[in-house]
Amino acid sequence: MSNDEFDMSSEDEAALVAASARVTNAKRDRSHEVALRPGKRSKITNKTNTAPSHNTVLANKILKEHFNLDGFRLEQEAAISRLLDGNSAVIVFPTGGGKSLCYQVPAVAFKYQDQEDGSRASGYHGITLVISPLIALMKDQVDALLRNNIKAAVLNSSVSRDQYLAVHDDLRNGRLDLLYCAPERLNNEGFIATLKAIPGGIRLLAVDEAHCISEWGHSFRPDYLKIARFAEEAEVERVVCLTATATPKVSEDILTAFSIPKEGLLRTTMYRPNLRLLAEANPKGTDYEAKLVVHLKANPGPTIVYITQQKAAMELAATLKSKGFPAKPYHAGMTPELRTQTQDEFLGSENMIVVATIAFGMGIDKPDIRNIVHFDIPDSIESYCQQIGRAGRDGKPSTCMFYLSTKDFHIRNIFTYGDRPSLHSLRLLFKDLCSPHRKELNVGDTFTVELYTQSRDVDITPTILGILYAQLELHFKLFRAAGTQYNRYKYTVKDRRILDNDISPAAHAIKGASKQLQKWTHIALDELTASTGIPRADLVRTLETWNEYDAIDLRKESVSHVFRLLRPLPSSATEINDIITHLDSSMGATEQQNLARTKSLIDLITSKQCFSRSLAAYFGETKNLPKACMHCTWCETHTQVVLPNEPPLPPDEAKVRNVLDAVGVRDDPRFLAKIAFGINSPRITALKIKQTGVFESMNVCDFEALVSVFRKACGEE
Ligand SMILES: Nc1ncnc2c1ncn2[C@@H]1O[C@H](COP(=O)(O)OP(=O)(O)OP(=O)(O)O)[C@@H](O)[C@H]1O
Repeated sequence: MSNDEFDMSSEDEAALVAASARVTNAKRDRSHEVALRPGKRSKITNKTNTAPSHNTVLANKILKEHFNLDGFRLEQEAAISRLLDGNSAVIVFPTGGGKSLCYQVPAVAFKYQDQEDGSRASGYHGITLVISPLIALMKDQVDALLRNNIKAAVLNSSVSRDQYLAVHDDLRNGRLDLLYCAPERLNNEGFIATLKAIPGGIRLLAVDEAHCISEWGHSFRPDYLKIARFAEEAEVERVVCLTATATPKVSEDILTAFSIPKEGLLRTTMYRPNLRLLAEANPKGTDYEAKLVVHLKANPGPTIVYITQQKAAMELAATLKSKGFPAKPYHAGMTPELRTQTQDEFLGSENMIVVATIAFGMGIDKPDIRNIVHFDIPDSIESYCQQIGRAGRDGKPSTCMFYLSTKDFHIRNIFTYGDRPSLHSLRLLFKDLCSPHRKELNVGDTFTVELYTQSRDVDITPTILGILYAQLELHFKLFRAAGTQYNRYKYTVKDRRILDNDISPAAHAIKGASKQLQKWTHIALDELTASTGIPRADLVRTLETWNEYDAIDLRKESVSHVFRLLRPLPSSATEINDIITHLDSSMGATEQQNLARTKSLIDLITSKQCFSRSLAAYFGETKNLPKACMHCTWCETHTQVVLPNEPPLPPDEAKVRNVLDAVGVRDDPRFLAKIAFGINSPRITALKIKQTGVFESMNVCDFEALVSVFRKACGEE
């Protein structure tokens, strides 16, 4: 997992927050603050309508004057009026439906409302905070707002130290209308304190990709649950949750999480009359590349071919190129420059084909995409809908082709089964978490965990570790995420005089304890704090100041997550076992849910029904739909798409023996099954198992059957 996924700042964030506070306090005359500050802000309320028509007029004025647009689309106006009336809302519009304006217009409107009713002084209009998991898109949105002279900023891992300090200064001085950040940033105590201190408070909290809040959603992210807690704690005035795909269950979860009444749910139809939805199922061994070539020749125009694995994306793009198609790959493993270049090329092209993993498409606002092809099975109906939703935004006829093959289940299952940690791994995690040195901790103390190191030690991927920590925080209330920090600092001296002249205790300690290893001087900050009693923040600040004055070139390495203990860590075997059992069954339930999600998609495509109607029904839409769309495989042919009967093979005894001989360990049946099935993990890499030839040797078997066989081999049955 990249740092970006945790949205780590490029600095030790606690030190940055402290630095920004210093800058702000030095610059600001705060003497008028108390007199001007409005009364205590209301909690999330759902007030009754006061002056809707007036707010609608204001919204239309802002749309024209600040966004240069003539009129609202679909339910935009209703959503914006609702928010301007002081209510919260959940907005479910399809991709490209114009969700962003639903919070951007109110963000600008608040100060006009305040001026009209005279309730707030200048600088106390508060802010709209936008939480979005898509770091790359935040910058695009902010740039577009700035071009419209709307004061917006982003705080994420890509901003420089100077930009970071400037944004904090703007926040404290009420100079911003909108701030974008990722949900992970709400794990930072310093950042939360800054948000709570914004003059005028948070007028609107906009939660993008809000389906991530629901365990029933296809991409549940536990950090999203912390957003609702934050909304309460920071007393935000109102909330708007936005998503392109929410089943009735998911919408209900979002409404409940933010205490929004049912009438706050605004959704538009999922039905897209210009999309031709086709599907084909063929036996293993079918030459799908040949089929794709025929399909692409018959359906020209900008195309996205979705495929699951990066390597496969490269290979298929190369094949298509060799056959004369203007095809290029796109996946998360490519450099950011190459990705941007490919995306820009696609946006301006009339015939390009991008063979992409799911990394491509978020925020792509190209109206004339004529084809979407699914070369592999997407994980859910939601993902399928999001991806086909990128076609034909100009309303012109476009084609979506879904190639179905039982061989693709293996790739899908690698992801589903790979996400569940084994019981053995969970036990290792707890051994590490409750290790003797942490037993000394008191409630309120902090401790750090280096997730990447722990991931290797306990054989759980960093993403899944993040989910487990969030469960321990939210469900068991053991601790609370407090931020991130760097573990290793090193520097080279550029101007020794500044260091010599700094006689502060922190400078003295750093100079005395630094270890010179070749070019770099290394400092062990935590050890230095322990031995001198000088707070870590003081040491970091001193180093940062030297760096700012160009006295040193400072480098920071190895990120740790900081947690604040809310109750004593579990110590008895029973307590630990109870937690492990809970985590294991919850991860097991997630696994089953993910399997069921893929099955729902297959069932939908292989049933004797109109695809368009079935999709709409899945999202709870029953009214105002045509009886038959007449532009899907079922409506066009009335022939059922049938998945060939190709069940998994039973585990082969000789191959099982080979795995056992090659690996040697017998402590974790799930680990052995992963080897046989072909699911990579930190431990598989550490033990160099891929070099033994047994990795993926039983990829034609059912994963659960493999777990069962290896359980016996480990003496567990
Ligand atoms: N009322 C409007 N009039 C004209 N253009 C609009 C209007 N509302 C939105 N748009 C344009 O439609 C495009 C898509 O809008 P936006 O990015 O907000 O969609 P979205 O619902 O957030 O999509 P996604 O789910 O893909 O993120 C943008 O180019 C936006 O400027």
